[in-house]
Amino acid sequence: MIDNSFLNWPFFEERHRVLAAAVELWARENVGGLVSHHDIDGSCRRLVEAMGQAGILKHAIPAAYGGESDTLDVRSLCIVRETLARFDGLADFAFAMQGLGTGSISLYGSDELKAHYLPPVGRGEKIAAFALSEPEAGSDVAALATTAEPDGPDHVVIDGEKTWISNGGIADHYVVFARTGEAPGARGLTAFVVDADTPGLTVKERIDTIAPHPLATLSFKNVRVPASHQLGKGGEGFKVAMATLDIFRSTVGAAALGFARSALDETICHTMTRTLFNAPLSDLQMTQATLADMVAKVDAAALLVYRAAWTKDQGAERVTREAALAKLVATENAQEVIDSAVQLHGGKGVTIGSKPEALYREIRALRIYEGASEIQKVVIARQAVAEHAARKAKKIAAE
Ligand SMILES: CCCCCCCC(=O)SCCNC(=O)CCNC(=O)[C@H](O)C(C)(C)COP(=O)(O)OP(=O)(O)OC[C@H]1O[C@@H](n2cnc3c(N)ncnc32)[C@H](O)[C@@H]1OP(=O)(O)O
Repeated sequence: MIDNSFLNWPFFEERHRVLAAAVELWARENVGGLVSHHDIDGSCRRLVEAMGQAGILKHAIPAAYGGESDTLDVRSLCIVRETLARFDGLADFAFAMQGLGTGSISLYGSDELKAHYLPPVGRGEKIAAFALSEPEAGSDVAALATTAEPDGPDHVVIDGEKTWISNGGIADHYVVFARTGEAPGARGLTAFVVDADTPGLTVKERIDTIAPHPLATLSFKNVRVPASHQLGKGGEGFKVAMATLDIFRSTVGAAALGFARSALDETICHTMTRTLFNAPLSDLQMTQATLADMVAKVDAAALLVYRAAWTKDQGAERVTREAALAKLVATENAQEVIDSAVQLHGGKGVTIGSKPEALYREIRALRIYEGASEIQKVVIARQAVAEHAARKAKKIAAE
């Protein structure tokens, strides 16, 4: 009985309410039969295929290439992620990665690259991935060491290692960020699309996490890629990565919101039916205080997530601050909401196979991937200081 009344907030249009209802219905009828937590890779393949057939993946790519909206509609991305996350973390993951893995192509790819790579992803026939992180460059993107050197006029050769790559091993193609040319730090990076079957690209090792999804370390040895597979201009790779993350960080917040709503719903049901000291648990004021905090955290997160998504959909070029706030607050709040859910469920909350236990494992990585909470704080604080300095300079100039 999850509360969907937030969809009446002015951030949304009728098409968003229709989408939420359709995804919820699809998830209710299909997710259970598609996911086996003993077969993570197979589950993801089945989910992608089924979501492609159901038209859900269309929301991860632009309309000109078989998608749903002219540009990526961030509110739709968020609604799909939030709804899927309420049912299963792997379902959310499979959808999210089709978006993140093609986001840079949608934003910066040539027409040829878009026409080649986007439609099969939207139909669920191909699996996409985003390969940014490296063993020595996670939070500090500008430190990445993978190189792409020119090989004749029409090719580059990529060498290096990428790690924590979601869909690593099952993806059909990767968006890879590599160092090109002499420029140091953030200015020396360029992005390329690399087919998974390119010689020299191998899975070095699989990585298992507490909420498993396909994850791997990839090795690039002499991987020859057409120069036409470059995304954006040479040296623009950092901007490509950040612009993509500006869109998808809000959607991580939305997934966290889905987990949190699910925890809240489960907890309200539990406290209404569990008797303690001859009364429902929900009658105790201590329980009510916790429930109130959970509701407040969910609503505050939802406002920030959908403000960021709405702002981007209104045509804002950069929503770095809004997206960082959405991701930071939604993931941190969701962790606290889920922890409260575990606490109010007592022993049941830590029993393997219970909903709170599954959510407790699912939420943890969201505070780390696509920019850890600490990185979001750096982004928010830097922008606040820069804006203050700009206002001050403007005031001085006017005096
Ligand atoms: C569903 C499950 C999916 C799981 C998938 C997981 C996928 C992942 O996790 S991918 C990895 C995610 N990694 C991250 O998010 C990395 C976090 N780090 C960062 O965001 C950055 O490195 C950060 C914020 C620390 C800034 O780094 P820093 O090196 O200081 O760069 P900074 O000086 O701010 O910016 C460099 C240049 O880029 C520009 N820039 C910065 N942000 C942006 C942006 N959002 N858009 C456009 N340009 C930007 C700056 O203006 C600057 O330009 P110039 O040099 O011309 O002034």
